[in-house]
Amino acid sequence: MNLDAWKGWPAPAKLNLFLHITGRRPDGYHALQTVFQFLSHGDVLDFEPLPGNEVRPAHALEDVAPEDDLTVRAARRLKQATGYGDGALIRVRKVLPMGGGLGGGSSDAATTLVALNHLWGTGLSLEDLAELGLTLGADVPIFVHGRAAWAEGVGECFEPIDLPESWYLVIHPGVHVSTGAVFGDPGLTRNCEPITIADFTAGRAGNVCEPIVCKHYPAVAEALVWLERQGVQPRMTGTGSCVFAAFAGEDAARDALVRLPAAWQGFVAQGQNRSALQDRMDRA
Ligand SMILES: C[C@@](CO)(OP(=O)(O)O)[C@H](O)COP(=O)(O)OP(=O)(O)OC[C@H]1O[C@@H](n2ccc(N)nc2=O)[C@H](O)[C@@H]1O
Ligand SMILES: Nc1ncnc2c1ncn2[C@@H]1O[C@H](COP(=O)(O)OP(=O)(O)O)[C@@H](O)[C@H]1O
Repeated sequence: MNLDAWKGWPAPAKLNLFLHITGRRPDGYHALQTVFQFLSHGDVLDFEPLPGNEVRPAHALEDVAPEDDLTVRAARRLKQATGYGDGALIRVRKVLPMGGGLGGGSSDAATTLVALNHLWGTGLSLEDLAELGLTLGADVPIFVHGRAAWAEGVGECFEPIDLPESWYLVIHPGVHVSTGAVFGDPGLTRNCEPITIADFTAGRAGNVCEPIVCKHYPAVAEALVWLERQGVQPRMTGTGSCVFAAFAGEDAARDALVRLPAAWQGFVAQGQNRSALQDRMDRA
């Protein structure tokens, strides 16, 4: 068996370039309109075959019990769905902040589904994997398909979209935001008029979670103000806490990163309409 094929599977971050809430489903989940783009920056996963039914992480993630790790849950879900008899050891080389709105957990889960389906030869289609993934998190199907997308519903209805592959500076302002708490906030705007792709392209779109998160986490508001002072249009991704802005090019984004206040972490990455996971599958 060629074990190199089991190593180095990318799990890229995503940005929500805007996020509107257009209503609420009977089960309380919010109906969204959003645009997802991938970044050239993310976690990397290595797998090893294990005999028998054993699926386990190589090491525990901070504050995540091994049983709750989305990679372990994804691998078990794939075994259940296909009846595959063996197991896997999963090592997540974690780069993305957790609870930062960059979708790291969902991306790790999607990469586990796509990689193990290939390595185990379980033969599910991308549609099958996306359906399995949706039971783990709303964003997992987008990561499985790996195309920048206009998305509606809770993220399960989406279509590919071609976006400028801008260079972004992404700032993590050092706080963790609970997605559930943001969606539960009474002040959240939940009745946005549905918009079109043309509205988004013309800049008539924002992130309705921003004012809620800024109210509870002043560091997020400060990071947005700091970005604005660099002469760029700032935005929060998902339910936060990370904020980002597109710069004129890689050099301009890196110059701004050098000026970043020491209290915050940041990185520069390029927006991608096709995720690194798709490129890896092409090479596999
Ligand atoms: C809003 C997005 C945009 O990418 O934000 P981020 O989590 O990436 O910031 C995601 O779709 C997040 O999806 P997902 O990752 O599945 O959310 P979870 O953490 O499972 O949601 C936690 C809780 O938030 C609420 N929730 C979540 C998504 C949604 N469309 N409506 C909701 O009301 C539900 O109460 C849910 O139990
Ligand atoms: N492999 C994983 N990577 C990241 N988070 C995970 C993982 N498994 C479970 N989680 C849980 O999912 C939560 C959301 O993580 P993440 O997807 O990184 O953030 P967000 O949804 O804000 O983009 C984490 O706070 C953590 O408790």
